[in-house]
Amino acid sequence: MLFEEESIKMEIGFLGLGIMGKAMSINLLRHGFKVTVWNRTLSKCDEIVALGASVGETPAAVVKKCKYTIAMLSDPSAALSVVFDKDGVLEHINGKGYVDMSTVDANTSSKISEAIKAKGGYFLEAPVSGSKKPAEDGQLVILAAGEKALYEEALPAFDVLGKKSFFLGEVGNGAKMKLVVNMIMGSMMNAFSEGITLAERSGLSPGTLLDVLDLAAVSNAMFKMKGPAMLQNSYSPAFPLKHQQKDMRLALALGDENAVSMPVAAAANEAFKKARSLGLGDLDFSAVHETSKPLDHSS
Ligand SMILES: NC(=O)C1=CN([C@@H]2O[C@H](COP(=O)(O)OP(=O)(O)OC[C@H]3O[C@@H](n4cnc5c(N)ncnc54)[C@H](OP(=O)(O)O)[C@@H]3O)[C@@H](O)[C@H]2O)C=CC1
Ligand SMILES: O=CC(=O)O
Repeated sequence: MLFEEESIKMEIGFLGLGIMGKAMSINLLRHGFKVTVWNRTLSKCDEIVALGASVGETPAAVVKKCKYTIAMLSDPSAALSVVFDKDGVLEHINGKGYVDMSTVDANTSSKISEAIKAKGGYFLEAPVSGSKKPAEDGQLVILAAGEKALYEEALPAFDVLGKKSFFLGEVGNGAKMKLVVNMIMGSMMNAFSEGITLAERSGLSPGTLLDVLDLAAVSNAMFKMKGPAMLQNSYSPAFPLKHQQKDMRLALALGDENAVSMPVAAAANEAFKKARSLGLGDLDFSAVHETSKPLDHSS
């Protein structure tokens, strides 16, 4: 067994302490896991070390120390770099488990899986649905695929990180499921933004619109959570817009591969690209709302 029965004895490596990785690693520590962290900007480890984590100088050092390492990195290029570069995951992966929870495309995940297996390691992709708050509260939805035995052994950690885990079969299926979900989410966010602007410009109260939506068939947690801040033009990042645009791009590529026509997602992607060009990429993805507003020519 790669993992031991008692979480208190499990030594987990964690690579990537951004918005999600920070919340997830803190959650694991709170639940009695021993955690060794690494982040490209090493100073970001300090806060987690103050809570009881150890630090590894490189991804390789973390994997060498831990039977089981989780990664939560920004995009395909980051996920590949941490595995394949010098001092990367591959150097000590023989006999170890690697769980990549970043949102990437199936091709990236497969490349990582093949390299890890070739070195005698075990691989699971496990992207998550749910943002900063669900990560803090251990309420993520985990979309795992790959090595089934590793999935089963990782369940004590997944039980802490999420409210539900799915095992979806072969590597790539977790990535694809995550991209489909985020393609829908990004398209919905654009429809929501346009609706708020349309209500405002046509003389309706946007606050009343939120109340009506909340009671209507289209009611959902995202509108409820993001709507009030959007009315205040407040976009403190929970899910950075640049990552949502990456997910739209990867979902559209999946559509290309499968000859699926996706005009709604393509239009949503254009709006996220526009928002990035306006310098909004590091704000929450709800900042795409700014692109639906008419230009102000008064000054
Ligand atoms: N935020 C959210 O609501 C959700 C995000 N996700 C997905 O989770 C992943 C992480 O998201 P989030 O935490 O929000 O992102 P952040 O931008 O907050 O963090 C990104 C992390 O990736 C690291 N990183 C970036 N490039 C590299 C590189 N080349 N080499 C090594 N490390 C790198 C960053 O390190 P450094 O600190 O040095 O920059 C940082 O630790 C993404 O794939 C995202 O799509 C999934 C569900 C929800
Ligand atoms: O990937 C983002 C999310 O909220 O899920």
